[in-house]
Amino acid sequence: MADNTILIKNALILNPENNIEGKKDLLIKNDLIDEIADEIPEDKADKIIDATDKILLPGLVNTHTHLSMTLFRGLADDLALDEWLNENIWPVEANLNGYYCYIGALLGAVELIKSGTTTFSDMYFYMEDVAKAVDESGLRAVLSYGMIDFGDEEKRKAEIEENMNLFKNCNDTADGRIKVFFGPHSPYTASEELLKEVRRLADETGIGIHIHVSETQKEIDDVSAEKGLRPFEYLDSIGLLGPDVVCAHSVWLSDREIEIIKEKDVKISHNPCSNMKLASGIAPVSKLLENDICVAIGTDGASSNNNLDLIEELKTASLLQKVATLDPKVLTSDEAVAMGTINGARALGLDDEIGTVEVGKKADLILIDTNCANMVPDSSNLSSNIIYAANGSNVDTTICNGQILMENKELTTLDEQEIYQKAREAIDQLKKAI
Ligand SMILES: N[C@@H](CCSC[C@H]1O[C@@H](n2cnc3c(=O)[nH]cnc32)[C@H](O)[C@@H]1O)C(=O)O
Ligand SMILES: [Zn+2]
Repeated sequence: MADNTILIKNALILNPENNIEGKKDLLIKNDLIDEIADEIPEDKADKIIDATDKILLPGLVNTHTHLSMTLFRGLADDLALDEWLNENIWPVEANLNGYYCYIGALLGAVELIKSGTTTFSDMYFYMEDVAKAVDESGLRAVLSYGMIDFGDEEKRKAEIEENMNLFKNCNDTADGRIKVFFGPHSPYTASEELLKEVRRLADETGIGIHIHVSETQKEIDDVSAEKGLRPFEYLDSIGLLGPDVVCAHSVWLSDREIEIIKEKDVKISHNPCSNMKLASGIAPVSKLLENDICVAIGTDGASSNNNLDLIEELKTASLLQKVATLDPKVLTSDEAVAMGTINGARALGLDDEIGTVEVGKKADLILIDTNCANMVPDSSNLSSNIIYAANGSNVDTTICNGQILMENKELTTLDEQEIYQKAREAIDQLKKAI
């Protein structure tokens, strides 16, 4: 079969950690970045994209989502986690089915592509239906089934079986764009037995673990009362923690817990908008970064955010650290770009493949239009322009695995109007069922 080639001309490349100076041309061959040079001849490619007035950067990596929860956007605002989950979200989730999760995931995929995210890590229900949406959208994803047993042995077996089936049926599918992780929900919903079994299976299969940890003060109090240890101390004591574990939130951390995270090379997914909206607290991100801990970014679900705009999330992360520490020098725009790209790739164990603009890596790339009111005058500091001035709607082109998913703001793989219509119908039906 002939190679699929795309040539991007005249791009300013923003790379985390090693920025490439001046305008460049970049050649994509099939799923990979094949060449980056001052000038690449046009006859080398079937398709040319002119990136004049555009910044090229690695596709963004959202390390904590519940994609199908886009259906619940705006359903239960202005509540704390406990009341939000127990009294609002879990009752509607009881009526979910595979079709609803598929439609919610498609809606989320539209939003991700439009705002420049090419990889996301999701934990939810009906994940084989979510995998179908990922396959159709062209996105890259790490999928985990959210396991909750509350100590019930029957439920535990069924939940583990569900996640194992997801692994068997979906890992490495969609041209290798889908990977599967284990998704024990949290230390307060998953029993010690479940967590230990997850550790054993993760070692056996080599796949990672995605879990919510230390989100609220209530969680710290509840876990401490039951286990006599704080959440990260408890998870460490049962052997769960390691470099393959991605912990969402991680807001309330003692110094000892920060040491444990560092020693065990645990990855943190910081979710500032969700933490602010549910009034959970402020994660000590600048302290974690000072300790060389890998902190990535996540939006959480669209019901506690309420969008999936990762550029907005990175700006929020940066501003929140500045105001929390009263130090404007913390979490710089360069550090924020790294959080949204290479740190996300590291967290998901994909840093050999994605997270930077580099020859040999997957062609997961986005173009951001600077010919817009909020981007002029062009700052010579590209990361400042992206993190502090831009938002997701400045994203013009999204490419994943060498496939164009959006060009000039037009989607190529998904029919957005049809998806909006189906999502509206789905939520109307779900609300009637409550
Ligand atoms: N198999 C489980 C489902 C777990 S999916 C993951 C769960 O995480 C929930 N969730 C979403 N955001 C958060 C959060 O910020 N903290 C804790 N849970 C959340 C989400 O609504 C969903 O119920 C069951 O039988 O209930
Ligand atoms: Zn979550």
